[in-house]
Amino acid sequence: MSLLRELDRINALRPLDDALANTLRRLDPDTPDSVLAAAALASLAVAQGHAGFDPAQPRLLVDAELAWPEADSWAQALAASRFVATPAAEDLQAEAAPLVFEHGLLYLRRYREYERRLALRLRAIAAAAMPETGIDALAPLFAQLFPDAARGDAQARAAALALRRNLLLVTGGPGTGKTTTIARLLALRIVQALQAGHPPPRIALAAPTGRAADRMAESLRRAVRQMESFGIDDALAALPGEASTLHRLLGVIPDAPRFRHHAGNPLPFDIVVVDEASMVDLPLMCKLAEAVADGAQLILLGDPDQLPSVEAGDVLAGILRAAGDGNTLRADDAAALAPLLGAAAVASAGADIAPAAEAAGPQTTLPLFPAEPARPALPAPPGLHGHRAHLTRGWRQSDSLQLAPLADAVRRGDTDDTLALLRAGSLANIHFHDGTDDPLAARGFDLLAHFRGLANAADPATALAGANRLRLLTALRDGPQGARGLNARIEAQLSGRRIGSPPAWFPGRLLLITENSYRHGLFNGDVGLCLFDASGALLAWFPGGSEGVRAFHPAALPAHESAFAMTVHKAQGSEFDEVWLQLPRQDARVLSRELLYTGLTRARTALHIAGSAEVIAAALGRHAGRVSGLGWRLGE
Ligand SMILES: Nc1ncnc2c1ncn2[C@@H]1O[C@H](COP(=O)(O)OP(=O)(O)OP(=O)(O)O)[C@@H](O)[C@H]1O
Repeated sequence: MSLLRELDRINALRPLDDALANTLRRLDPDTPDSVLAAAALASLAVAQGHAGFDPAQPRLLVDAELAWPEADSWAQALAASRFVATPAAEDLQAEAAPLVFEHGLLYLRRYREYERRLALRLRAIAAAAMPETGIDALAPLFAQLFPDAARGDAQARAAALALRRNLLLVTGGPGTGKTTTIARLLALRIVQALQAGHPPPRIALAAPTGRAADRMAESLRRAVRQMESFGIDDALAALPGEASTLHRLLGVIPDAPRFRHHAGNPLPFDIVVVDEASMVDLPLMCKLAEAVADGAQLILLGDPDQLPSVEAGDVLAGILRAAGDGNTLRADDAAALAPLLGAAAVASAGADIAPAAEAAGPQTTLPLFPAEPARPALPAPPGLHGHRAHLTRGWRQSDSLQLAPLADAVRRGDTDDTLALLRAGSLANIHFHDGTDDPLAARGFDLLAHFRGLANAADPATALAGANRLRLLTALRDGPQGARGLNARIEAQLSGRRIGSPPAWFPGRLLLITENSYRHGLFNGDVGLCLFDASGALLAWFPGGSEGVRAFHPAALPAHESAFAMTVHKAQGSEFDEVWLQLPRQDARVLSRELLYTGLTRARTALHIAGSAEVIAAALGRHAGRVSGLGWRLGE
């Protein structure tokens, strides 16, 4: 049986994937079956979050014992097909073919182009020169902001690098001070401009979701308050008080795939800071990078251990592969930043990292002293080395929740450590419900009472604040431990209606918006709740607006579902005081260490993990990694 038929037989393909293969067959009935199957798989790959399909690892996509072609002959058949372009260089636009085969990956042409354009733009942003002057003059303020700079403080290194690197990656787990560091480095850049007699740089703060943007702005305002005694009021006044979603920043044009801002109409900002970069997919990151004005600085913040974006890409992981571990400085940066970082600059200047290519330069002139052996030109630093600072020290007050040791064991995929920590029960406010598969029947924990309480809140703002106090997170969408089934059961219990009847409107119903609606100002991932208004009308309330809450008639809402239970994927970018993380009874492919890590790091004050040791072990043994060529394109 042909591979395409076999894939159909096991229902591995979506109708869209099949349609692509069938179109190619119609256009050329002699197209080999292996090429048709690969085309369908390249389409499926995007739906599963990969940038392309790797014929050497087909089981990453379809985990089945099929008659998979041998990788080399499959690659040869692809390269020989008239439907597959094989560009001569990674920078070149591929000729007009529906598929591109490059560096071992088969791409849908559009995704190869996103990847190529993103890499080009990131390299251009990274190469742009920063103002060389004013670093010495910043030393007193820098010492105030980062008293531990000379002792290797990674936050200080991140801030100092922002004065040298036009593309900057600041990474770290929750509470490692990414936002605090951003506030301080932005203050430094503003002071630098003011000291040079320039206007302050125009700064944009953005995040992939509204909730993440709100959290970013909130953390930034707190970090600004901490700087109020430093005598830099002018600079603090120039810091933005709000953050927007990436879509809003780029300017959505209703019903068009293009944004208002792009390379031809760049963003009017000198510095663009993007939080939760791990959630940004390939097309969006490409459009963002292209919309950043020439010479403007792009700063990406993110936690590399979190789940990758739901849509195609794993962009942050690709960029970070090219950026190294973020613990070293390039030699030229170390020299320039020595007035700020002192001894730490020397200590963290990586021996393997050569000065910038422009500083070393190819030797085109005769050596001054011919007797001295000519030294070979130093190679350019690999990829984006020297553009990343990785923060590891946790700064959160952890009296109430002792998350760090568990998050670390999960991040490492260490099953023994993870289970030992969970079973010992000695981490403050972490509770392991071993083998519990029904969160609504858990002993000593009354989820329904919490949800019922929301309906009795004094006003919508109080109810919305209460809603963020506790959330039920699931690994899966479907199945008995999935968000959908649990929502149906919770709705039934709260509304008194039968399970399976259409969702009812009742006070206290939590809602999750599942599409972007610019008309309503409601976006995918926004959470609201139903409550009566003063006149007794049942309305759906969401945060925002001049009053702090906005009301909508339930019948007029964009696509939505109940939000008592939410998948970890949907909860990315949000935090809740208390989290109940419900794992499925049986292992499932979407379970991974990144999913567990993302789920448990949503908790601020208490965490409950429910599931079996076997399922936890299976999840820890799996990576949510994605196939992508971005790291390679950026010179990993
Ligand atoms: N250098 C520091 N000295 C003292 N407190 C700090 C420092 N850095 C961060 N903090 C504190 O640690 C907490 C977390 O910081 P911050 O919000 O900046 O972390 P984050 O990495 O942005 O977190 P998240 O992952 O939630 O976005 C805050 O209360 C902040 O005030």
